Amino acid sequence: MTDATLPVIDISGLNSPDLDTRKAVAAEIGHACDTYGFFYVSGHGIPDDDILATVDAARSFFTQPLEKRMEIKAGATNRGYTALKESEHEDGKPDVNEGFELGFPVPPEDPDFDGGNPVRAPNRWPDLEGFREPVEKHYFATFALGMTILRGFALHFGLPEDFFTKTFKRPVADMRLAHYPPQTGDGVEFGTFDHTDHGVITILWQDNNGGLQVQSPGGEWLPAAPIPGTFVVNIGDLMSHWTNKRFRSTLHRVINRPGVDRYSIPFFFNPDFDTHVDPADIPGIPADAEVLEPVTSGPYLIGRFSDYRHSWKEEDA
Ligand SMILES: O=C(O)CCC(=O)C(=O)O
Ligand SMILES: [Fe+2]
Repeated sequence: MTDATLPVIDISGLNSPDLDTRKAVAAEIGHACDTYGFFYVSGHGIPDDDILATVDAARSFFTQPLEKRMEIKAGATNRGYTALKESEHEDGKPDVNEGFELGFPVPPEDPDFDGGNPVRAPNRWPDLEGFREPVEKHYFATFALGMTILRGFALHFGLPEDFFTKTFKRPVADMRLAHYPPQTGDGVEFGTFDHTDHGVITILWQDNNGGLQVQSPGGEWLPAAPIPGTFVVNIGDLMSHWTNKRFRSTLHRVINRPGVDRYSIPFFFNPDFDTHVDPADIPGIPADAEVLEPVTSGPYLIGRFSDYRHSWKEEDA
């Protein structure tokens, strides 16, 4: 696998009224997920100008003084500002990036939030003119793109087209504006250390600076170079589980480059909190394969966040 071979899939056909056209795109997506766990999408219909307006909003947020950013510091919810080196991985290395995160809108009187559910909380917006509108617009545009891709997954497995999307009524779907400052240390600085994503899919917009690397099946780190007009989509652990490991959840990382401020916008697309994720529901498992146990989406994700995020470990956060 090289970045040249990570497929670029034009997904516009998934919106065709013709079932065969939709199935043809679904087959390409299925092949990419079986083989790489990563693919680029083109033909998504999200205008460049809207994306650039979101990146401008991100830049205006991150260039504020730290104390302004900290006014909306995220606690034990993925809402608001996450500071540099907030995440730490197994070998103790921090991630050198900062972020602003928002989720599917939840009103303050939502019973889940009242009940203390940490992944269902109201968004926290900065007091910054011109910020919310483009960011929220990008959130819903990317959300719609995710739903389209999930229809493709369902078609690939011969399931009703709404098999996955029907579990996205009050989803745990978080978008992050990420800022990677220029590398400062002598050695390699990880913007995001080697990891797999936790959820169903991640849809990533990245700027032109590069830095994202994907591990090949042979263990080599290969660049997933920016391609104008595309998003990078990758399979997370929950989707890999749901498909009884037929879809690959692939290791990836970001290496900060000297002298460069990098911006990216990952969208972590996960279903409703109580979604029953049962591999036995998805046809096509070979008769001799062991079928994995079902899991419940929300508790599974919370377990994964708590593994490495400092703020999720602070009792009073
Ligand atoms: O910023 C990127 O390019 C990727 C970030 C990433 O992999 C993540 O946040 O899970
Ligand atoms: Fe990731």
